[in-house]
Amino acid sequence: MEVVQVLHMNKGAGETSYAKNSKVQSKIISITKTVTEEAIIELLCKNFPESMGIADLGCSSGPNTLTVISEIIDIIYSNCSNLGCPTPELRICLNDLYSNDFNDVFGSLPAFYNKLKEEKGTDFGQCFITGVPGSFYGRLFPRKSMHFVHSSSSLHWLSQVPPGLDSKASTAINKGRMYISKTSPQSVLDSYMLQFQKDFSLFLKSRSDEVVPGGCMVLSFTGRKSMDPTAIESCHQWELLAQALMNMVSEGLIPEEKVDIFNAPYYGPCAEELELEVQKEGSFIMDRLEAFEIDWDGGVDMPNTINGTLSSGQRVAKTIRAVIESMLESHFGRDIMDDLFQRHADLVDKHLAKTRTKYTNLVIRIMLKKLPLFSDVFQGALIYLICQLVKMFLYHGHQESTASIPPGTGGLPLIGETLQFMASINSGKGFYDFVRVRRLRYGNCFRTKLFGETHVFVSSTESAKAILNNELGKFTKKYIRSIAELVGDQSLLCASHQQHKMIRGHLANLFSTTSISMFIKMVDELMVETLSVWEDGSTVVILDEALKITCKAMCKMLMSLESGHELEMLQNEVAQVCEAMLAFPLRLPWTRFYKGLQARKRIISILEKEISERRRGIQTFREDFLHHMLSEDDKASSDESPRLTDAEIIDNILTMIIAGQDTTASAITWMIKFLDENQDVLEKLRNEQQHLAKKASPKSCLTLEDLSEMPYASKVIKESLRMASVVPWFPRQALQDCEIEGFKIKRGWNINIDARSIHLDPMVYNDPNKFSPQRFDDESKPYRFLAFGMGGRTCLGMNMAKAMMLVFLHRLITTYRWKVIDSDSSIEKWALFSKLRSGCPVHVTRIPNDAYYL
Ligand code: HEM
Repeated sequence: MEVVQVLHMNKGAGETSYAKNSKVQSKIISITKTVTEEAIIELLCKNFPESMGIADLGCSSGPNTLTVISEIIDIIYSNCSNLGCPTPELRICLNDLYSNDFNDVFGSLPAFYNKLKEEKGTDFGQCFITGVPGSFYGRLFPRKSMHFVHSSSSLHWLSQVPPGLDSKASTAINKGRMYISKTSPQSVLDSYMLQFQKDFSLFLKSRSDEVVPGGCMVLSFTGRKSMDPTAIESCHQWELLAQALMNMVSEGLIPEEKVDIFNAPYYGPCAEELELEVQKEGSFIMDRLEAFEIDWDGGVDMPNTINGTLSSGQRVAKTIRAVIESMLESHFGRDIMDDLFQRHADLVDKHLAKTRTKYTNLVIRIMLKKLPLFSDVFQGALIYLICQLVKMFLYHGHQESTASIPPGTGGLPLIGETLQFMASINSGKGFYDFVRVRRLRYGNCFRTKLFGETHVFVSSTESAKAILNNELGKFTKKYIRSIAELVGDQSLLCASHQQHKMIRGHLANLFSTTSISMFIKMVDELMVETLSVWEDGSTVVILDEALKITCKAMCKMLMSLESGHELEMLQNEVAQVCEAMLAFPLRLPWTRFYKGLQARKRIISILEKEISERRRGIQTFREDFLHHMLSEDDKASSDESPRLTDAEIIDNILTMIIAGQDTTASAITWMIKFLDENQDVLEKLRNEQQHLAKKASPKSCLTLEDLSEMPYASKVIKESLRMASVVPWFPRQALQDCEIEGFKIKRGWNINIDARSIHLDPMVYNDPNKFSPQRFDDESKPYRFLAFGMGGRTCLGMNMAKAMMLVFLHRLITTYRWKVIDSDSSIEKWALFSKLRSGCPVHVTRIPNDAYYL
């Protein structure tokens, strides 16, 4: 069977036509619209092309074909209007196999052009629509001519039936089945998998030549959640059809051999396979991978000339028939088609009645971005090397067979899934994407291998409670090696259980109400000073400004460091340490990790010098945390707990700078972005803050009492922290064998509580992606809100962080109005804490007459 010749959707407008039976595919297109919009807006904002190449691969014929391009044109038109720029010239290429009904497509173009003119007027740029027949598993367009490539419901079709399984093969090895099934021999699975790898990499390679650097692809197709290609979710639709054929064989209507040698040119990949192929090919970055279930019942209004309403099974069968009839017909002949699909419909009905479920399939949607030019050469080479390694070991890292340990894969020998982990860190979605993809596949508890160690991720409030409470002392905190080395082994973050108790006792004394009150005054002064130099009408980057303030505040509170040069130096060194936190722990001079270690050394010498000068009485008295840690008569030492050593003091000062400045600055940045996106919340907040500002005397500093009169602002902060999950996971280590979520956890394994998934779980929070501070009107139940952790390791600086955020909000809102000018939500690469890559630039306008304080 030559797929190129026989695969096409049912032509015309008859009852079994694709035009009349493609509601499901239309639904998939509409679900993908938001991502298409996001991709196009980014293209327009970052790289405004005069002439824009757009391709729709596997466009088919019928109403969906022009829906896709009409949506794309709408997005471009409305965004160009918003940006005040002319629409680019559009070169739209509609692609499908040669046998597609292009006549039908072209026939509908005049009406389409007329509608375009009517709706968009004459100022809409030129739009050239062409048909490009051919297989997308090969080159279709000139080099670097495409900016945006779209494909929906097509890429699950392979370029051919895997060799050895097609009708030319000498023996039939997948007898009585037409796709992978539980009872298929391993060679069938291997053949399908290899064909998919070959095809998908060829697809990527071809697009890599055609798509401009920085261009983007949004692709959706059916796939599966499970790593196992024989999982029922991915095979059931083919099995029912094979069963219908076998029923006909048993009645002598078709020869058995005909069924035995028929195999579908189809493969529904899982997320991991896709990710791996993208990494192997190396020209694109997987910016997004999502999956959703789609019901194959096309709805009650599907065409039916026979009479009466159609059963669900009949509607499913019609939807499937419109897609695959051409292939079946070329092999089995036209005569049996009605009978076959009637039997298929009956089997689907029986299946639905038995399982009491819907007939669903998993649709995977990915957004791939072409690397920019520099990376094309450099990163591509690097990724190629890595991928050769991956290729060598692919599928050697097999699933462990013990059923009771958490699902997941050990990945490659030694390095496990470290490469995929690093690739996520290097993408705009941040390392959390690594977790998200696996959670999608394995559920609330999964296992992986990173940096040579087993890691389990859990994401339910029950597990969070059991682990964070740690009543039975089964868990201890443990960071990955790179983090542990950078913060130091005496740091509160890495200390052993006993040592942690002692150090935390010392440090907790420092965070008294008196020091928080002093801290609020100091942050307020810094904030007022910072705002006073912003120019009216200028653009400021919130992350940069927040970092300056939080760093100054932390350094002043910890060690009275105020001088511009020293402070700036320290800030740079701390930034380098933070950047190295997730790097591969290689000590070679050019590596990020090595640079981080060097920066740590320099910070240590600054602190050692400071401690030595204080000890020798060279410096004047300074009321700061360092002073209290050095003094003999602090509360902890009078309680006869041992004093902190210099190494403990140094590691923990560094820990507090890292734990306090980046986190708080990132949280502030997200908060400003969320507020800008939710003007109703901002308005309510503005009322609260202005009310407070009117009460206070101008020029006076904010106090702890003032902050307690900001209930709505406190909820805004909480909601921002929930949505942003600045610290997305909390690492622990199992000290003994135990059980979590019904899975066995072995002693020594790393257990990570996935706070971000809990924060965005619809079972925990209603409409979790909506920014809604009022959801905290009722005290949230324990272990649902984990922004500052819980239990014995709860954030020590929680009140300081909240204070900094409240002061920032109050001063900003009462002094300026702002508009975010880059809505990009990408996350900073290599950052331990979720940080907006754009830094959130805003255009600020001073509120007239300095109404409140300044
Ligand atoms: C919005 C800002 C902040 C967020 C979201 C945040 C979040 C967290 C979280 C989630 C933990 C617990 C991690 C775990 O259990 O594994 C933690 C621990 C910690 N945080 Fe914060 N933090 C913030 C600001 C601060 C500030 C300003 C300080 C100031 C000193 C600070 C100091 C610490 C320390 C010392 C720990 C370790 C506690 C321990 O292990 O006993 N944090 N933070």
